[in-house]
Amino acid sequence: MKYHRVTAHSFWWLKWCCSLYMFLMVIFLTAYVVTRNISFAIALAVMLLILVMFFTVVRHTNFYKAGKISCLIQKHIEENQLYETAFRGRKRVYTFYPQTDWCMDTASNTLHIRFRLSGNQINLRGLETGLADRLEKVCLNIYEKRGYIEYLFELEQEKALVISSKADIPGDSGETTVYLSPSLIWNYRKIPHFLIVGSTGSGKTTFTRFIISSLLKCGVRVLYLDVKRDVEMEQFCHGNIAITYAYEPKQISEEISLITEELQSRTVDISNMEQQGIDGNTDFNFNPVCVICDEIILMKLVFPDKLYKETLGKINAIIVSGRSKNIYAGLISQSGLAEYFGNSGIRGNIGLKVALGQMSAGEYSMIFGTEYADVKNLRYGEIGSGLIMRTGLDSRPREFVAPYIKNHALD
Ligand SMILES: Nc1ncnc2c1ncn2[C@@H]1O[C@H](COP(=O)(O)OP(=O)(O)OP(=O)(O)O)[C@@H](O)[C@H]1O
Repeated sequence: MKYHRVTAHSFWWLKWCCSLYMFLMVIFLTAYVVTRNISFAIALAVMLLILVMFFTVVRHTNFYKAGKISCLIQKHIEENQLYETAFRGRKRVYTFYPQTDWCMDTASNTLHIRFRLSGNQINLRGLETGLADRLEKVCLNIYEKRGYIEYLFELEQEKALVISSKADIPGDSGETTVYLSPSLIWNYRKIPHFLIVGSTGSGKTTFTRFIISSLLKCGVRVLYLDVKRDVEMEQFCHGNIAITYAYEPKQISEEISLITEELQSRTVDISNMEQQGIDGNTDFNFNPVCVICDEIILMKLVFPDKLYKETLGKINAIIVSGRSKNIYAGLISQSGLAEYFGNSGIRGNIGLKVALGQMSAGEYSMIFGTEYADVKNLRYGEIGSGLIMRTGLDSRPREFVAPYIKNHALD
């Protein structure tokens, strides 16, 4: 990868050329206004045409893109005063300017920006949010090595998968992978359980239907607990024999009890197999099951208190100990689930976290952790867009756009 250096004086020649060009245009304009000589007007028109043609052609070249990135980084350094200056006589000179390099890696779709840590007063850590806003790119990772701090950004915004029919859902039977976007996969065995949060209309239900369809393709049996009884979801679930749909408290309680019994019996099976000398880390090949609970907080209002606590306890048991028994849980909610998570370690056990739409700092910190309170969805306004984080795979929340599901594609 070839790194480009950003210096305090990068592009001085470009600034001079632009100023000169503008100056000439003003001269021609003034000359035309004063003399009314048509040749000045023609010269002005030609200059304008050249300018437009230049930008139309150059805008799409790598030269322009590279220049823009350098300019933006340079601007960021200047506006945040990440340098030191001193006066030599009447002239102000830079006594420190951070050694800054960047490069694009098209293969991994990343932009790397690195600063040399020089040990002076200027703090070059914690620049990710400011740089992300300026570059309009999501920060994927930050790491320090050999005296440098390097920020990794997503180079190009990813296009969403388009699903026109069930056949378009990527993946095969027996796989444990759900293809969330062209570059994002979710292995539910390695990164167990999921959480989808988003305000009303952000695309939770549509995205959940895609996840369910993908899980079914992998051969996972689904239990959908829907306290609010979404008519569309009910129809979708009834159209498939591998999905059990429950909405009444009694029915939800019975179904979840069956799953926890299954969890217990698989626990016994594992311990029996281990006693027979089979390695505890072996994949025991239990049939995969996923319990998806829509609006878990709503249960508190709808269920009698005792039943609510029991159901909650059972879902928590799946989250904490379901992975090795091939039993998974999915939670969908409109809020960051502050009340549900409380001080428990439940959130830490959920592998895939998705926040659709734009959320508040408090909600982001509840979903992803307090250190990510200030993340933003830069694609806000785009249907199904949000942020995603896969435990153990992503070092911080990253941009995400859910597959675009055409009308009746998953029916
Ligand atoms: N991924 C998507 N592909 C295509 N259309 C979508 C997608 N996500 C959302 N939509 C559109 O936005 C509408 C609202 O989405 P959806 O019902 O999934 O939101 P929601 O967050 O579940 O809302 P609520 O909480 O009110 O149920 C859908 O009817 C659909 O038209």
